[in-house]
Amino acid sequence: MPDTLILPAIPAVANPELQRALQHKIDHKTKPLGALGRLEALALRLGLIQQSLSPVITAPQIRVFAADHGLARHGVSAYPGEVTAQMVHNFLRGGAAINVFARQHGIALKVVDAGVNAHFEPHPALIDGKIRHGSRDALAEPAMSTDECRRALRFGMALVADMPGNLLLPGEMGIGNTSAASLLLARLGDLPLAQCTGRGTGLDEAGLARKTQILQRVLARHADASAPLDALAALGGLEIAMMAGALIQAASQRRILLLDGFIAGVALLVAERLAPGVRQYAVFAHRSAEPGHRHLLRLLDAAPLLDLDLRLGEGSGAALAYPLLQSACAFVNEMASFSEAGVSGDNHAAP
Ligand SMILES: Cc1cc2ncn([C@H]3O[C@H](COP(=O)(O)O)[C@@H](O)[C@H]3O)c2cc1C
Ligand SMILES: O=C(O)c1cccnc1
Repeated sequence: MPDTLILPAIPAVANPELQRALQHKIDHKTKPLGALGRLEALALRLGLIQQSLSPVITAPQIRVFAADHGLARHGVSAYPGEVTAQMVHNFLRGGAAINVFARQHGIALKVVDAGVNAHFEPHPALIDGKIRHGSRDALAEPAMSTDECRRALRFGMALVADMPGNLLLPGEMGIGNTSAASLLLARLGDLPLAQCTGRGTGLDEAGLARKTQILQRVLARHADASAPLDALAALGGLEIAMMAGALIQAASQRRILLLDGFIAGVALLVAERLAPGVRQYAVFAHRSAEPGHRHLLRLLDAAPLLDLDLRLGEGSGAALAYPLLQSACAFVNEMASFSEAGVSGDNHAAP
């Protein structure tokens, strides 16, 4: 019997009646109409995701998905593959950028070993989801078998199913994963590879040219991998597959997805292609300096909150944008309306 992947249903977000009521609530707050700008659109989206006039964030959760990439042996990154495992140790010791921002904002953080080339001792902040030691070399063969790919997706779903809180901030660590993300964007977005490929951790001009050449060969090698699951398996990223599973499950439970940069965005593209509707649950934290990200954002019709030239990953951009989500909820729930405060001028809003 073929092993089919069963995906949860994604509930609709659109609700014209609630949208009107939320807009009415926002418009009658004591401020000039529309004066909180895009924070108002953010509040509206959070309300629609939660199907509530009073959106709230509870127990936000960062999950950093880590895995190695067979492609890394071809020098597609400015850093060696060993850095993936070394950074996992760094996360567990609390010394990485994402640890710092998570502590700053009181966001829980766990690291998920989706397929790092190393063995880790048990640790309270480490979730063992290792599918295999690193993806295969996609230049030679599919990065994952379809079975491994489905297992990664399923593990990502199971991981989120009983997770506390209503906000997921997915992050990733995997030397070589901008390559996997570029390949997936080119294939699933039907975009020229050169537009989707960038310097990642900091390749120079010659390094970028070599990376683009190698990725072109990988795409040609897997020319027939066009269905989302086939493309994901062939072009890879165990951590991207697991993250896509996590996003699908989280959306099925009406959780808010706060997305970091290029890699997390590509995981969302994969998730949306596998389970249409997931994108409706996404808030885009920032515009990454990785050039493919702007094409991805256009494809997803997404306007990111911040534009800070970040190109880190780990979920760092999502953690930085988190206070804006708190503020969006706070103004909807706590600001006085014109009538409550006895301020005149409410006639500017629609009745
Ligand atoms: C020390 C260090 C910490 C990182 N944290 C995230 N990344 C980021 O860089 C990697 C992707 O870039 P590329 O495709 O060029 O390898 C991923 O691990 C990503 O999370 C890091 C990279 C390094 C070197
Ligand atoms: O935007 C990202 O997610 C990104 C960019 C460069 C390197 N790692 C991650």
